[in-house]
Order: sequence, then structure tokens, then C-alpha cells
Amino acid sequence: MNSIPAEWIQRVRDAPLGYASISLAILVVLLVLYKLTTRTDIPYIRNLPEIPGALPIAGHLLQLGEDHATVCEKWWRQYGHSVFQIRLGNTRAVVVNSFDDCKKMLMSNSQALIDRPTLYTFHGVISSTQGFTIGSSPWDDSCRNKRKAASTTLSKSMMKNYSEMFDLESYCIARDMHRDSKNGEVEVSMRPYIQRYALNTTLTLCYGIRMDEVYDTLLREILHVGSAISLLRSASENYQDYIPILRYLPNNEKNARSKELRDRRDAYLDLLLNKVRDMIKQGTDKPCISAAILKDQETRLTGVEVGSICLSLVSGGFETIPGTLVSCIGSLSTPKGQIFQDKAYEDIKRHYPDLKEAWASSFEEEKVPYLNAIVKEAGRYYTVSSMSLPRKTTQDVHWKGAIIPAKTMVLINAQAANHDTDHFGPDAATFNPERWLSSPTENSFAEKPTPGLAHHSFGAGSRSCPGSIIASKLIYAALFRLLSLYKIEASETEPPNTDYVEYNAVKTALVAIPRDFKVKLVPRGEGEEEVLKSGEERTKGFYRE
Ligand code: HEM
Repeated sequence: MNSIPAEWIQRVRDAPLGYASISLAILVVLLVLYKLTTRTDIPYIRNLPEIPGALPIAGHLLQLGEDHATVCEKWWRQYGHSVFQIRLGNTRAVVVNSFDDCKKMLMSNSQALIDRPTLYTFHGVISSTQGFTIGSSPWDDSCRNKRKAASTTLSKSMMKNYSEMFDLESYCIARDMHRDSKNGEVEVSMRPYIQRYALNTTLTLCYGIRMDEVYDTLLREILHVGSAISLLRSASENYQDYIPILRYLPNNEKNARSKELRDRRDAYLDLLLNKVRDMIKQGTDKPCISAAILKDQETRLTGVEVGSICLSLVSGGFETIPGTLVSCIGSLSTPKGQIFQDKAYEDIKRHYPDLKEAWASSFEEEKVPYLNAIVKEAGRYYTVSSMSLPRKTTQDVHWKGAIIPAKTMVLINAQAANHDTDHFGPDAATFNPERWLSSPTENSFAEKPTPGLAHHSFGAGSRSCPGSIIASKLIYAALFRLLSLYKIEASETEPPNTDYVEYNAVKTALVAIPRDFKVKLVPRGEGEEEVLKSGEERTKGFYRE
């Protein structure tokens, strides 16, 4: 290529006007480039602080790192604003941090925040065959119908219909822990047992199917694929959702992985549904959501909607419940936690002098105050869905002088809200069930009334978690059974991490995965064998295959 003659360059240099024009042109190009690389779906929101340091193209993504909740919690304290705006690549988002602001944002703007954003990887690739789960559906008539059906299935009044299932599944935890811990001699990891517990519950509700073995191949496949898919929903794992150019990179590994997981999920969902079809043919099906729909009883839902409801229930509980319950057991197993265990045990005995009878009939009443306090504290302290599920505004939201326009992503930092010292006091970062009790004494415990919202782990307002009642019930039932039989002690060689941030092994996951730890189960000497035997007898006829 011929180079530009030196004489010409000299002329441009000599001509002041030409030089200015070139400088101006470069400036304009840079400005256009800057504008293009910092453009967001929603323009800058006036009167709402923006966190400094956003980069072109990535925005705040790099500063946010893997753990968005913890970084946003720090920004709240560092800059002194509980509500601020950030840029996730090309997407503007409003982050809400304090307990009161999260509550006000969700409850006072319930209708305006009823929508959820759609994301490229999760909605475009993974959900292309089975439709969206309820928790990832934008708000429309179909989502309303699905949410209504799920809320009915999970409502307080339906819980009595599931007593046998709660009994069987919580009995199975105690049965297998008793077998595997060899009377307290062998230290055990609780998570696999609790995963089976949570998954069997929703599989029974949806398909009338359960798996008895902790390491059943299908059970593990559902858990593995479900966890991997939940990773593909998190902002910190999926830059291509916010930086579109990344989608076009050759050999896009994210897309390939998404497709592989989608196919594996389709395979087990088809398998489950076909099992129900076979059971209907043979007249052996159990009452469950999919059998009712397949037999077309009182429903106006489409096949895709039914699939989506089942998928929502199965995926709604299988990580959130183990995350909360296992971490709670970790806290209870520490020397300080063992004092809480002893008090809980005393309270159980106070309300149920005959343990065998309590196991047979009364555990679902949730009437032991100390246990209820532990359940609430577990939910608050271990905020397993630390950034909740993203919301999107459907109309303008007026927020302290700022107007957050329609279609803006709103992120609720539940972890920050749940550890807000202004709301929970200076010990907000401590696991202490007694915060939920009114002046606990040696001989009696009473629950403090918590009108409104106890904590932010289940969200709030129009899209709050419809599974919160069953989740609390499951955590209560498991704790009742474990704590009434055993004193749980942390392993000395593999102890739990009980820090409310560091307990999570996978910071990028949408739902926390607790670091593995082991415990020792020391029998309380309350006729463990006898209680378990009566449990075996009682649950024989239940949903067992
Ligand atoms: C400890 C256990 C659980 C936790 C911490 C939890 C947490 C959450 C959170 C934070 C949300 C979003 C709320 C919001 O946007 O305001 C949610 C939504 C949802 N949860 Fe749960 N959840 C739990 C258990 C369950 C269970 C057991 C089920 C079902 C059996 C379930 C089903 C759902 C569904 C379907 C949604 C979507 C609601 C919607 O978008 O309208 N969850 N959950």
C-alpha cells in the first residue's frame, strides 16, 4: 500500500484549520464510540445515585465479580445509598438493599414490579422447549394461571392433605441417618439426605413419584442438571446476557452447555410424565398435579403450562430447602448451636411429653415456639437466594424524587436486607434464633409476633415465593425429627462454615450451595429404635413404590 506523501502530511500540519478538523473528527469518533459502548436499554435515571467506576461495554460487571449481593451490600455502606443504579453491560438495573427499602419497593409497588426480565441464555436457549418456569416467566395471562395453580397446590389449606408425605419423607431422613451414622459412630454429611427429602416432596406433589435411595440415579440426574441450569441463570455466570457481542464468539461454550442441559432435562421430564401415563393406564397413579391434568380434571391449563408448573415446583424447592436446612444444621452443630439444640429439645418435650405419639400425629402442627424460631432464623441468616429473583417494572415507579421507568430491571438484595443492622440490631450478622422469641426464660418460650414480613428470603409482594409455607413446614418437620432423637455435633476434622457469606461454596450460583461438612449424631436416648420402628410401620402404605 502506498504511504501518504510527507508533503501532504506537512500541509495538514501547517494548516491550523485542517488540524482542528482532524482533532474534532477523532473526538467525534471517540464520543460516538463511548456513547455506543456505554448505551443501556434504559437511559440514566436522574436523581438516583449511580455507583462510580462503570466501564464501557461491561459496565459494573467486573467490579461486581462473582458475588453480587456482597459487593452491593458493601457499596450500600461505602456510598451511603441503600438504593442505587448500576450497569450490567447494556442493562441498567436498580439495586435495593436495606430491609425497609426492599419492603417498600416490593409492597408499595406490587403491581408495578410484577414482571420478570427475560435473559438470553436462560430464556432463549434453555427454556426453548419446556417453556418458562413460573419464577422466570414475564407477567402475562399464562403466568397468572400458572402462579394461581401453584399457589393453590402450595396453600396453607392444602397442607393437611400432604401429612402422610411429610411423615414418610422426614421419617426416611431419620431412618437413613440412623443406619449410616451407625449409632453415632460414623460422621455423616447431611446434604444428600436433605436433597432427597426436598426433591421427593415436589416429585410426589407433581407426579406421585418418589425415590427411596439417597443415591438413586434419576434423583441424582435431576439434582445435577437442575443445579447446573440454575448456574446459567445468574448474572455473574452469564456475561453474554448483558454483553450481546459475546453471543457471537465462535464455539460458544455457554450455548453448547445450555443445549446439552436442556436435552437432559427434557429427557427426565418426559420420563416422569410417561411414568404417570403408564400408572394411569394401570390404575396405579397417585393423586398429583400431572395425573389430574392428564385426566383433564377441572383445568384450563395447556400441556406446556402443566409442564412448566411441575418444573417450577421441582426446581423451586430442591436447592433452596437443602441450602437453608443443611446450613442451619451446621450452625446448630457448633458449641453455641448445641445450646440452642438443648433448648429446642426441652421445648419439644414440653409440648410433646410422649415422643412416639408426637411423631405419629402432631409434628405438622408447628406449635413448638423454639423450633419455629430456629426455622425463621435459618431463613433469615442463610439467605440462599441472595439477590432474590430479578424483577422488571411494568410502569414508572416514583422513588424519592427519581422516576424509575417501565421495563427497568430491579434487583432486591435480600442478603443485605436480612443482615441490616438498622432493622435486626447490632447482632444481625449472628445466628441467633432467640431474636424471634419474646423474653425467653428457662422454662418457657413464646414467639414474638412478626406482623408483615419477618425476613426477605421468600421475597415479598406480587411475585413472592408461593412455596414459603411448605418450605417452612418441611424445615420444621425435619428439625423436629432430628432434634428430638439426636444431639448434633460438628465434626472436628470437617466442621461447617457458618459465615453468612462464606458458607456458600459457589458464589455465582443463583441459589447457594453450602460447603460440605460432617456432623456426629449422638442419640438422645429417647427410644430411637422404637420411634423409628413405629415410623416404619406407619409409613408403609404411603407413597412407597
Ligand atoms: C427455603 C426455601 C425457599 C426459598 C428461600 C425460596 C425463595 C424464593 C424467592 C426469593 C423467590 C422470588 C420472590 C420474589 O421475587 O419476590 C421465589 C419464587 C418462587 N418460589 Fe420459592 N423459595 C423456597 C422454596 C420454594 C418451594 C419449596 C417451592 C415449590 C414447591 C417454591 C416455588 C417458587 C416459585 C414457583 C416461585 C416463583 C414465583 C413467581 O415468580 O411468581 N419455592 N422463591
